Amino acid sequence: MNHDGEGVGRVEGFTLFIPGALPGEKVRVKVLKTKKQYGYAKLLEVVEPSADRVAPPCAIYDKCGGCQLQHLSYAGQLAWKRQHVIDALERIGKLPVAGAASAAPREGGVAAATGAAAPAPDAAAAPSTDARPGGAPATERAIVVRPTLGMDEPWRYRNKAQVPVGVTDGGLVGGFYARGSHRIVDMETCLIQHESNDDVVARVKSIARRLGISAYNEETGQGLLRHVVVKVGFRTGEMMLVLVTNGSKIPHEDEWISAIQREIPAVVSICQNINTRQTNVIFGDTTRVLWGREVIYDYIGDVKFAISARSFYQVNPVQTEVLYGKTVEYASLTGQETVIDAYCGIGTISLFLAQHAKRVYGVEIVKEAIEDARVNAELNGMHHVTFEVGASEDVIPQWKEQSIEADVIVVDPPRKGCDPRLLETILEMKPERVVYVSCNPATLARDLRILEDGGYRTIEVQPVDMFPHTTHIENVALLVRSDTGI
Ligand SMILES: C[S@@+](CC[C@H](N)C(=O)[O-])C[C@H]1O[C@@H](n2cnc3c(N)ncnc32)[C@H](O)[C@@H]1O
Repeated sequence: MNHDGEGVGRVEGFTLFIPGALPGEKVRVKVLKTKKQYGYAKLLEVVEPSADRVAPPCAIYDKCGGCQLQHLSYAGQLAWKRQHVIDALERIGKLPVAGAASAAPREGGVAAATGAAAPAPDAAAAPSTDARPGGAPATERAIVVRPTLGMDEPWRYRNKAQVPVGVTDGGLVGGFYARGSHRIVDMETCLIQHESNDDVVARVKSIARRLGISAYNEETGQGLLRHVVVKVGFRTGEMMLVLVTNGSKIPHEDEWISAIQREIPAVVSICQNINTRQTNVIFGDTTRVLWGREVIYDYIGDVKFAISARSFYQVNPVQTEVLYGKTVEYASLTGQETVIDAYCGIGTISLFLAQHAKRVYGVEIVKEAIEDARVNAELNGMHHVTFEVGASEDVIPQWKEQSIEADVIVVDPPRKGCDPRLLETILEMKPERVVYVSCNPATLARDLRILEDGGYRTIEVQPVDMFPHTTHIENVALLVRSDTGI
């Protein structure tokens, strides 16, 4: 499978990409398009299925673009994600990865840690160039890639729904864009969405139909309701509803509010976001509270967060706790350390780390995110955390000039990875540990190579499944300065 989750098959040596086909399967396909070296094909029939093939539980899986891996067992997904990381480390980073046995979980791994089925053995996956018979590590320096930490219950994990609204012959619909198009298909339920979000979306659509609210038409730019956005705090149960509208006036506004209050008591905040631009960007610049609070609250671990209509918050809170827990474990804090959190967003990792550190500095490029981070620090009474707006590659060198010394630097960059100037600064600041949180194995592998060449050693990489049934892969990697002797 390639990184998009498409099966990669061969016909007499010619490569075909086949969405829906799994490794090890024999399939009958229709070739749709060919290039010189490869082509694309449509799956017609699975002649010999993989042992990992399962029936996708979602009725609209083949139409909706949201999930890509529902036809692969969950254990198979976790194994594929881990192998993908190993491949990136080896091929892009040219980094040695420990063989099967040495990469086995030290503390019980996926099965013990999450209750999910253990991933397929490495032997079943693409061979690692460093694997040795018997599973011995290739070299002493080989990186341990741990089994992907999956979910006990890998469904209904999303705390946020963003549902586009449109119009068909049958009236107002809200659901998802049909694969590869901008046609909105009505949807009753989404199996990776929290049930309460599904419920609120369904009720909002029905209230809108009852009140005769018009749906936005992307082509003409006419119609009012564009998106229904719903957020739920998994721990608090509090819900926020945001109506994204093409214009400021909502007809029957009072009736809307009383219907929602009556039908969905968990909603403590109803907001309107106004977006009159003809764009597929969901939100406009203006948000106002129609009723209730400006924020809902939720917890990750013991840290409390205020979530506003526009603030970024991780969408899978259960796995976020796992990811951040691993980040704290790798940071190995005793309470005496100074930690820098680069690309800190609303300060979630910073505040998590701050529970165990003497001082934390967070830096993030989006001003509003830093405002949220400061509110959240205050909310948790954490006065030893400093947040600054700016590019990590500009701000951290300034901190260095101010003689701020970090024992640990945590980075959590966007998909494109760390800016080279930041990596240079890390090498100059020489923290004992670097903890790299990544949503892109390719740029992770590239950056680990740079840090290794500059005097760091990657000890371990832990894939965490933040988005079951999709091809997204999150990792946290631990690097230590080579001269520490760890
Ligand atoms: C993957 S998110 C991580 C957010 C946060 N650590 C979390 O766990 O929620 C990456 C963040 O980096 C920010 N960002 C992008 N480029 C940046 C830069 N050059 N310097 C600082 N922050 C940046 C983005 O706005 C985004 O909030």
